[in-house]
Amino acid sequence: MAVQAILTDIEGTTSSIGFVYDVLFPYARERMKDYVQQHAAELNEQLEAVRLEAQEPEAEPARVAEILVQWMAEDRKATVLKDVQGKIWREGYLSGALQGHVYADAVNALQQWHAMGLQLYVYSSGSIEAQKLIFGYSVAGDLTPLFTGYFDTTSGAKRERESYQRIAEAIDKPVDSILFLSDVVQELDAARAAGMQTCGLAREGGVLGDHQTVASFAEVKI
Ligand SMILES: CSCCC(=O)C(=O)COP(=O)(O)O
Ligand SMILES: [Mg+2]
Repeated sequence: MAVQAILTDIEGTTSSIGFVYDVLFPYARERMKDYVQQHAAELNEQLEAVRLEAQEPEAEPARVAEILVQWMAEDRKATVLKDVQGKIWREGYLSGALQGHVYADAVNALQQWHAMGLQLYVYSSGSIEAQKLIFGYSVAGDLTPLFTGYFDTTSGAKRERESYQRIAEAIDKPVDSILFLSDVVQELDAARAAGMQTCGLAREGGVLGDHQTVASFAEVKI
């Protein structure tokens, strides 16, 4: 089936793992305590979600922040953690302290595919707000006009087949006309199990399982 839509991961695929782990995560970690305490009222829903998940119903905002920092150390992909991280990053992008890293080959290919009439979507563990920020305030300028839609863990975990089935339904195109790009073999396996086409990104070389694998977006075959 000809490709009609492309669904891409961010970390390790359009953007470097280093930017996420060495820039974004420390930025959020260093500001978590102050941010949660200063915005406790507007974060009421998120605080409750953390208390519920951590089974600490009485946790004060400072303790909730500690829990979130602990979850960051464990690299948990909890939706509420990603939500709060995105809000902290917003301040950094707006102030100019952060600029989203996107590989030049990814920028070029995304622009070409968009010009060809393909629909482009993002699927990341980062919140939809965080996805719009990394592409909206990117080193290549505002790339958000290229994308038709965004999916995060509210569609399900990235290693589960059902998440890709839900996303295909939302995209409303035949599942086998959607090409999923990722640097994680378990994500590619799950997307393929749902019926999507797959292409692995191995920027340091190598092969991701039995998936077609490339080192840059310039090599992705549509
Ligand atoms: C939206 S940039 C931040 C990415 C992030 O928080 C993360 O956990 C990486 O997730 P991905 O699914 O893009 O590997
Ligand atoms: Mg990734």
